[in-house]
Amino acid sequence: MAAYSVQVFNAGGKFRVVSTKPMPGNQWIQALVNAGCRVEVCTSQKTILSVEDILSLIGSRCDGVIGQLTEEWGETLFSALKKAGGHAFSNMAVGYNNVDVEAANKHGIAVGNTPGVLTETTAELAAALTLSAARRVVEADDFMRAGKYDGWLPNLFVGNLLKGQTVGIIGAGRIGSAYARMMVEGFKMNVIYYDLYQSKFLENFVTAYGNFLKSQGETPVTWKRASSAEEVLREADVVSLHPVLDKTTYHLINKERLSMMKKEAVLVNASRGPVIDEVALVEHLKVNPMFRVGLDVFEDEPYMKPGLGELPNAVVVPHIASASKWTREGMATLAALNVAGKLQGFPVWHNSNMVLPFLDENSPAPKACPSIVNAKVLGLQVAAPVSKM
Ligand SMILES: NC(=O)C1=CN([C@@H]2O[C@H](COP(=O)(O)OP(=O)(O)OC[C@H]3O[C@@H](n4cnc5c(N)ncnc54)[C@H](O)[C@@H]3O)[C@@H](O)[C@H]2O)C=CC1
Ligand SMILES: O=C(O)C(=O)CO
Repeated sequence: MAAYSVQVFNAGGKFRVVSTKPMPGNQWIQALVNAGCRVEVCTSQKTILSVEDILSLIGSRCDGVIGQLTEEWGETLFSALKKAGGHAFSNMAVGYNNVDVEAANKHGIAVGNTPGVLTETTAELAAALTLSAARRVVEADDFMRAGKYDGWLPNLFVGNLLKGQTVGIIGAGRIGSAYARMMVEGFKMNVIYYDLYQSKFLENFVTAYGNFLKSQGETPVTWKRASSAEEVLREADVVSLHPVLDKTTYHLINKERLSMMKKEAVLVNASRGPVIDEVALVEHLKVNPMFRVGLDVFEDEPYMKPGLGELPNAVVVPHIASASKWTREGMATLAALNVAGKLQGFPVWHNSNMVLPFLDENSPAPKACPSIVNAKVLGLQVAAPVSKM
């Protein structure tokens, strides 16, 4: 990107903050302007900016940057930002596997992310992918549009019933737990989950809902905490992946683990593509036509591994799980408030799972950074919870 194009807000602002992409809504821009920032938004048509592109945006003087999950934030960019006088960065995403946090620590750069605001939006898309795959919606849609429908048939696009079946979650954090609740409440599925940590909230919720169903004379739903990912894969009829992407989850779903799954199982991934060995997945889908997947993310995004796009038992969408208006505007606002808060010397918010106070346009945001992933290492102060008088 030679001469980069930018849109400037509050040109006279004392802090210079760059956003590598235009973002939804105006609340995020207003938050930065209110903090005294000159905001420069890159308007290049290039979808994914390179390190060189971003270096040219940072220039010789830059206090903070809002970046995207498609960008490689490591030693080169963090050293350049430090050299330009900056100390605040935020991903417009809750996942930050594209960020070398060690490099940020080395240069004293705060790394923000945007948890909480995208939990239900992402879980809902995972549920949509579950149903689309289980009931072969996309195949049937293609069939109709191709004019092939010439009347009802007993065996036309027969799929999987979800009610009473077992839904497996690998990574029962914010989004994984929200997805589990949706599948329990919506389809009365039984839950089996695997996570490094126990999800007492999820267990208690399913127990209580099961007791309610029992009181209504219905079959109660159940939960089970698995001791391994393999246990989930063997027992579940539907498996949805919601872990972070790190070295422990890279290719977590590989050829061996795919072979453990039921032949007619549904696998959903709305976490990160590299959690699945996609080459192994394509082979598995080819030899198991009753096995179905719903994918929002891909190992070599934006590309799919060869063959995946031609498979009728794969539903594929372009990383849209967090794409609701409220969520995307909220992600932009949280990212902006991370940067604005750091530049103003605000403490870090005490609970990054409770971000709603930052999103209310009708009241001033708390004087805190919503979520800084390396706050402890940088020795940043944490704001005490406001006592409810
Ligand atoms: N497709 C999309 O548009 C979106 C994707 N995501 C992805 O979803 C991920 C999860 O987001 P949240 O639920 O908010 O994060 P979270 O941190 O609340 O949950 C992640 C869970 O993964 C678990 N985990 C970590 N390593 C594991 C392992 N080896 N095996 C099993 N579980 C493991 C953690 O203990 C944690 O409970 C993000 O890191 C991001 O990569 C998030 C939002 C949107
Ligand atoms: O927040 C994330 O991690 C995303 O993938 C954005 O959709």
